[in-house]
Amino acid sequence: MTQTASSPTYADVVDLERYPIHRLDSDAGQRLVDDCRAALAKDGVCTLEGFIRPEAVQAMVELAGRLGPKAWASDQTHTIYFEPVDESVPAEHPRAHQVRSAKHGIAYDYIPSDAPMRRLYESDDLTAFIAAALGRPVLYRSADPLDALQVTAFHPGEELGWHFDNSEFSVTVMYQQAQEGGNFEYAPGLRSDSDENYEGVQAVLQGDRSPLKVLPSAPGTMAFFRGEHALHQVTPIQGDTPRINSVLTYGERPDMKLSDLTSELFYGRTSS
Ligand SMILES: O=C(O)CCC(=O)C(=O)O
Ligand SMILES: [Fe+2]
Repeated sequence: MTQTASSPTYADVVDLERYPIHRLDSDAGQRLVDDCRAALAKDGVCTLEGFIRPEAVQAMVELAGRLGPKAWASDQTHTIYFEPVDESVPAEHPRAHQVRSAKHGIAYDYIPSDAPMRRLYESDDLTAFIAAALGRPVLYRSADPLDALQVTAFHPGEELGWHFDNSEFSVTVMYQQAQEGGNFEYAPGLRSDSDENYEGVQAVLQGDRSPLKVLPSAPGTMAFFRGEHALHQVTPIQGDTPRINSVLTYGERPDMKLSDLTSELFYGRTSS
């Protein structure tokens, strides 16, 4: 199919009336980018509700169900920094704190090339929109054959423990929420490049909920999120319905890939 300004290859995937990512130069396109940048600057997060059309959301939920048997179940204990426990600090220090993360990951190479989210992820319009929203002159899709775009299913009892992301920001798309639990909770700007704020981090780890927000995540919502500075978690899933979403991976370099170790951990194999 040829991509033209009037009929992008993802026209059935995104609500383009509300979110004209195919016309970023238009007034409406500029407003969209400006709103996103303002939200990111203020809250460290920009959520676009109804970004993905309901039919496309439904197709992705069905796809996740079909690919369920191929999902890799990971269940690990790690620190909130994804670094080894610091043996030199007291047990209650954030650098010694351990959490659990458990999820089912469906790798990019299992997602058919005509799947709605794959068509959207692989469009240069989406990459350009995300770069603009983040104020980057250029951004690249990940080169990782397994991790660039995956679908994650969080089954009952699964969760993501408190952590700071290694990457500066994340882009997620929600397809299905759990009946209960599975909330994305975050503490925006809890640390900065110049201040680790161990005291504030320790307080959250010990139950202080005062800096916390909950990300709105109705099905179809796309979220951009500065996870490097915001401590965040996905609370344990309750009820029978899995929480299903995608993380879209981008980088400042065109050759971004997972390490073999991380790839084994999240997908049970490496791509090379
Ligand atoms: O599943 C989510 O909503 C967030 C995922 C996340 O925090 C991560 O992949 O680092
Ligand atoms: Fe994260």
